[in-house]
Amino acid sequence: MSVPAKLREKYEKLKKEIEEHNYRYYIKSDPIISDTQYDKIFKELITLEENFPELKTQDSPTQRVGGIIVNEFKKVEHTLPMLSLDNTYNEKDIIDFNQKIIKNFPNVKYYCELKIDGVSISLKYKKGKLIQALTRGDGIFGEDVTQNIKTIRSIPLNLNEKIDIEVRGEVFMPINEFKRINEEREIEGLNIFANPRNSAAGTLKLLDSSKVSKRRLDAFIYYILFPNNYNLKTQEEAMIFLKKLGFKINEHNKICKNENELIDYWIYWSNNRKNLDYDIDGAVAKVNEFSMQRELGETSRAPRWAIAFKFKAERKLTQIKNIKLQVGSSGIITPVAEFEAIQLEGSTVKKASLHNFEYIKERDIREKDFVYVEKAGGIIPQVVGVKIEKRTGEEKIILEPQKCPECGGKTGKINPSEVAIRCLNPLCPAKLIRILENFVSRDGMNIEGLGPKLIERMVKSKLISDPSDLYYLNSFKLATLGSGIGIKTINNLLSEIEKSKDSDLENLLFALGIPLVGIKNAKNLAIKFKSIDKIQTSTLHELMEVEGIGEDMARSIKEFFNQEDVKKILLKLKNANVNTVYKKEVKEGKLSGYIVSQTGELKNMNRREFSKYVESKGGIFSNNVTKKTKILVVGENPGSKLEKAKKFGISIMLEEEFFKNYN
Ligand SMILES: NC(=O)c1ccc[n+]([C@@H]2O[C@H](COP(=O)([O-])OP(=O)(O)OC[C@H]3O[C@@H](n4cnc5c(N)ncnc54)[C@H](O)[C@@H]3O)[C@@H](O)[C@H]2O)c1
Ligand SMILES: [Zn+2]
Repeated sequence: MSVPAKLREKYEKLKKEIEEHNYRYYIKSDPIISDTQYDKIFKELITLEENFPELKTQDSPTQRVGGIIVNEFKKVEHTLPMLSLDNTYNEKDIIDFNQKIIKNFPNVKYYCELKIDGVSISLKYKKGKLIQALTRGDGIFGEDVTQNIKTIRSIPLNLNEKIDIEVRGEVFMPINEFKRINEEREIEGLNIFANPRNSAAGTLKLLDSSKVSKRRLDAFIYYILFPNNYNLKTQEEAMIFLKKLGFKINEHNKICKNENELIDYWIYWSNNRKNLDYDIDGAVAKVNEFSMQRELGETSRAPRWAIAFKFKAERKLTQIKNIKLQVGSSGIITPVAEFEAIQLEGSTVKKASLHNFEYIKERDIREKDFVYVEKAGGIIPQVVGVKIEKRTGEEKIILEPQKCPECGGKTGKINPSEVAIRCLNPLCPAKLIRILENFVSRDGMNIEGLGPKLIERMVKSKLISDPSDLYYLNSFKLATLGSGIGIKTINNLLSEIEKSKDSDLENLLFALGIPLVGIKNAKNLAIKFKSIDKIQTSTLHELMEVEGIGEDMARSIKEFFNQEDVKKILLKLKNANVNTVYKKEVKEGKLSGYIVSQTGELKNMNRREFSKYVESKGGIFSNNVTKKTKILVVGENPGSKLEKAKKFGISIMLEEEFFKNYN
């Protein structure tokens, strides 16, 4: 039977479409459709080829692993091909997979793992030393990214035994780091990463390893080549072996004995993924016995002994009511889609950032369009596609604004590499309004009664041209604001402003809106330097000694205080008697200058109480274990912080011991 011309056409179109998405995904790390959508059209291609085998060509995306090699790195052939995984989104396929296997292996057990949403990597060790790290590339050849991989702290450079071994695993970006980098990129006017996987991939492909080391990548190992050489019979044994060698193995791996257990594992993690600090996009079931794996073999694309059960991202259709252009404190104009409220993975969602005008253009998102919304990485609402069929012709294309929507000033880019469009008017009131909103916020100077409306009026009537002007207001000036603002309001406001002069140093630091510095780091800065003057004159090195502050943030702080405008504002604040020193009495105690962290449950107190206790002894409590941590206190069921502390050589104490020493 010959294939109808129409189908052939459809087949070619699908192939081309998938190749285009592969390119965007693997080379640019910037996909324009969601994984679920991609998997759907990929499945369509597979089904077409199954029904019409004569269509299938050697160059079909179904015939190879998806990745593409980039030329910037040395190309190296893999010892064994690095394959992908077959995937499914439904229970029926899980059952089918199991049924096929138990036909030949009625006693099969599965080793179930989380499907970490990152980038796979192959690591070669000689005599226990890491000598090579390759990406998957096209599956046959990988890119040599050894230098970049060496910056990842959880990948051992030296194993606990001096053996030759090759392992594979997943490099990923923790969710917090993903958020941090995207915030930074927004500020810098760069394109944001769609999800943690793209940001991990984009990071690994940076040509400058020092840049890679500034982004905290992490890695789990889940595969060993030639397990026979080490007398390993099962995947489970292999993971125990790799852990002993010093590799980071995921703690949620589990043996499942039948399809019900497989489904339970899948459902459990579908509901609980939000509690992990890394993103997973499914679970993977692997036949546990290596002998069975060998008999089952693999196709050119994926092993037959494993399958990925992916999670369905919840997706809702809604209509964009309007696309609002928001002007941020650095002048960046961000299009934001406002739509009919929808419920998405447990919360109400009414808007989603469309990031920048290139983003809108590439995806052809228009005002009044019906769009699909998902949460990227399970957290950030994202418009993932347009339902074109629902277009009526009334939709409006949103173009890059030539004028600032707030002040009418000229717009443009401050450097050609950025995608962001900014309002270039230095006196744009919108920028000032954002800055002031932050200045008076709760974590900032906490000036009650100064809401967005009033701020806007003050800015537009030119009563205020920088935050310090707030402290030079008086009732005469405020009275010029005109109707609706009575004497009582004015007096209340002035007394609130007066009160705010006594705010703590950390709140002032936060209020100033130093890029990248949140309230927690503002507090750490305040404790360490004790005054604005000291912070202003500190070196990069001194700044980096502060808990939670890395090089990027340190640079951002230095740049901020070097600005003439900022110097002027600080002077005005001081002249108005605004407090600029750390007043909270620093308790001198046995823990003075120590950073203390905690893992597991303590018998005597909860985390909050413990943090108070540490502070009462002059110490600093931190949720995370870093190289700067002095003591880790261990309670019941300690978590991964313990391993970390051991690695950094931090002093580890049981609860009793700690309280005895630091009572
Ligand atoms: N949105 C897009 O435009 C677009 C384009 C191309 C590909 N994609 C996505 O990428 C997928 C294809 O990529 P892929 O070939 O890497 O397949 P995949 O991500 O679906 O599955 C295979 C990969 O899973 C990873 N993995 C994570 N944890 C693992 C574990 N415990 N054990 C084994 N492997 C584990 C490995 O890197 C492995 O290569 C598609 O299914 C699609 O979802 C999306
Ligand atoms: Zn403007």
